[in-house]
This record gives sequence, structure tokens and C-alpha cells, in this order.
Amino acid sequence: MPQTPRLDALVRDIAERMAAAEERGRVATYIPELACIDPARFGISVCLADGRRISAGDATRPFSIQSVSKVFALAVALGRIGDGLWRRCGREPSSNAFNSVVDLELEGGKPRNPFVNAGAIVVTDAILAGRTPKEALAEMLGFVRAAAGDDDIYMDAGLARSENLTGHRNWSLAHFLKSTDNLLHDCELTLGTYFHQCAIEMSCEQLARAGRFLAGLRAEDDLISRRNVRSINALMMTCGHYDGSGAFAYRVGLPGKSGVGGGIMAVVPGVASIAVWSPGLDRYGNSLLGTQALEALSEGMGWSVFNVG
Ligand SMILES: NC(=O)CC[C@H](N)C(=O)O
Repeated sequence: MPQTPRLDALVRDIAERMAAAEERGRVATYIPELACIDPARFGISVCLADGRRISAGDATRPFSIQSVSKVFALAVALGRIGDGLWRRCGREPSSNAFNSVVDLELEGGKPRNPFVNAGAIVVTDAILAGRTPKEALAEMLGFVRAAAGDDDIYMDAGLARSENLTGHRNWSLAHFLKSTDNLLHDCELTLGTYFHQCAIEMSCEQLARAGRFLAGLRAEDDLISRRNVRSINALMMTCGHYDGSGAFAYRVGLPGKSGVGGGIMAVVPGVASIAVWSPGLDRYGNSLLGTQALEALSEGMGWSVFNVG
């Protein structure tokens, strides 16, 4: 059980340091709505096994979770389809950008993993089987709300519509997938659903709570099987930060997933679920200060899963 006075002080100290940091990275500009988010924001929230929560900074302000949604989509898809999903999507890290077209072509239309955009589009396409986009989105949002234990979580439809108009990379990925018969539905249908799931808005407090099922912190563990939890954590460790995943494992040592909205959800198995948010990104599209904050937290608490004592 973590020593909470120490954790309290550490979280507060990290939030103060991050709020004062000068080098904050660059906000994503390719999604117009994200370009105008204030880079001065920083939030952090930690949920512990005994139900306590420690937060600091802008921890209650909702932000666009973007690719962190890929974790929830994968949980829904694995629950429904199981290992059959891996016929359509790989489980290997990637060495190109999260929206790389080259990777997809090199792999003959099978995405490297479910956390790069092409892989997430395939996962969403799988969830859509036998459902309308509305039903699929309701299922994903329902999962997120159940995970967080909070119904006050919504999608920003305006942001989804604008990404639909400007997300040409994702359109090219969807069309390429279609050309290799790895997309069951029309590009419009699958991408429309994908853009909406990316536009889910959550605060650090909500996101940290939503990650508890991956840390094994929920008493009532009815959301997904333990086996699927293990699979998702392995994929978050190896692929959750795209071509920056190796450095994240080295520095933080925790399964985690980032989004271009600047959020990161990370888990300390059996101990804690963490969410951080700072909109400025590094060159891989991961939150610059969010990663620094997790590094300091993991180091300070001895939380890296690679620690030997
Ligand atoms: N890395 C991300 O968060 C990317 C999500 C974003 N909606 C996109 O598809 O480009």
C-alpha cells in the first residue's frame, strides 16, 4: 500500500513544477479545435486500491481524450470478438508515426497494432459489426461511463465533425484498409464512428477512475476478463506511445496510453490508476509534460513495473 502522505506531497509538487515549466511542447494543430487549447493547463489524478483519490492542478477540467479512447474500444472489441481480432490487426510496436500510411502498406493492410490509427480504425470497424454507428458509440460510451462509474461523460460532436472534414490522413488509411479487404463497412461509416469515439471528453479524475479496471482496482470486476486486462496492459506498454513507446517504458515503466489532446492514462497493476493532462506534445504526439510528470511520479513512488525492489 503506497504511503499516501508522501504521495500527496509528490503529486502536489509535480503539479506545481509542471504548471511553472517553460518548455511545454506544442499543441496538436491538425485538429482545428485542439489548436486553441491553452498549453498552460496541467492536471493529474491518481486512484488508489483503497478507493482514495489524489488530484492536483486542472484535474476536473474535461479535455478531448482522443487516442486514449483506443484502449476502451479495444476492451469492447476483445470482449466481443476475442483473439479473432488479431487476424485483422497485429500486436507489434511501430517505428513510424501513429498515422503512418507507409507502415500499413508495408504490412499489406494489416495494421501493426490496435493503438496506431490504422489499427484503431480496424477495431472500430469490428465493433460496428451488426450495429449502427449510433449503437456502437453508445456501447463504447456506456463502457467508459461504467468504467469511470460516472454518467457525466460525453462526446464533442462538433470536434468529431471537424475531424471528419480535415482528417485526410485517416481517410487515406481507411481507403487503404478497404483496398485490402480489411474494412467491413464503408469508410464513411467506420471513420464517422472512429472520429466520434476520439472526441470523448473526460477530466483527469474521470480518466483515472476509468483506468481502474486495468489496474485491478475494482472490487466488482465485471467489465472485462483478467486475460483481456493482461493483453491490453501488454499492448499499452509496448505500443501505447507509438514510436515513443520504448522511451516511455524506459522512463516511466508503466502501461500507458496517450492521446493528441495531451492526456495520458497509465496503470500501476494492483496499486494505482493515473491520468495526467497537458496539451503540449512532443515529436511523437505524446504529452511532453504529462510524460515528465509520470516519470517523476513513478520514480518517486518506485512504481515502475521493472523495479526489482
Ligand atoms: N494520437 C491521437 O490521439 C490521434 C487521434 C486523432 N483523432 C487522429 O485520428 O489523428
